[in-house]
Amino acid sequence: MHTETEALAASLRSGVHALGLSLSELQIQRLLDFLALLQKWNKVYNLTAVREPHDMLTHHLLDSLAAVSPLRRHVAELLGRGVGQGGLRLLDVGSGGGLPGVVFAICCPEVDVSCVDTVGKKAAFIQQAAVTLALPNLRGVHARVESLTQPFDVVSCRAFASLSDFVTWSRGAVAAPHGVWLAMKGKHPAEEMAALDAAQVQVFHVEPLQVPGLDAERCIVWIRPAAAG
Ligand SMILES: C[S@@+](CC[C@H](N)C(=O)[O-])C[C@H]1O[C@@H](n2cnc3c(N)ncnc32)[C@H](O)[C@@H]1O
Repeated sequence: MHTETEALAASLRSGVHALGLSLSELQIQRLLDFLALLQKWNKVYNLTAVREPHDMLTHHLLDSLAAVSPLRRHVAELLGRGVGQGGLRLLDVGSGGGLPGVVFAICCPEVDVSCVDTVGKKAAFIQQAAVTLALPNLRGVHARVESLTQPFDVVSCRAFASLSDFVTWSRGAVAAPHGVWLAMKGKHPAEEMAALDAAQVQVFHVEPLQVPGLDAERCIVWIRPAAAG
């Protein structure tokens, strides 16, 4: 008879395998520990409306893990171009309970991840997760993204806002000239893309994602600042 923890671990391993992701035992354990933290603190911090552990696994963990290979590819490209040799920085906007920011920090230890949220207790939860999961590359930031001006190489979001609001509000945090936005979306957001200001930003890739155990459309919209005229 499997305990619930063993069943979750087995589902996570099979999802990671289906995604073709290579993760160490320590990374798998940290993902499970993060899931346990989310469950434990959800009632106090109101981190997510998803309450069942198995639903949290598919809707949050595997959903976020689906973006890890694309992120790793982009990071390798940047490093190949000689960008970020001193450490790459990623900002996860409206990170809430740390999705996808904490998952990125676990899976990409070479990337320094900041999770920003306007709600103080959510930023505090991320700080707590960084300590509990022993992730020196993770930090929670309590702020409105509009106020951030430090440069980040990648600015991500999931379930945050329209593409237009996302890029407008986080414009000051995108490093010039190579910084990009990584927006996790459901089905191909044609209308939101059409509403973007072409003089300001350019979508350079819409990348479909397959989430194991989730029969739903997902994609990453990759955006960069438009080249200065
Ligand atoms: C729907 S939640 C998404 C949470 C998480 N990304 C996820 O996928 O589960 C949106 C989050 O954005 C935060 N938020 C809203 N406006 C913001 C802003 N201007 N700057 C930073 N965070 C913001 C909210 O507090 C909330 O936690």
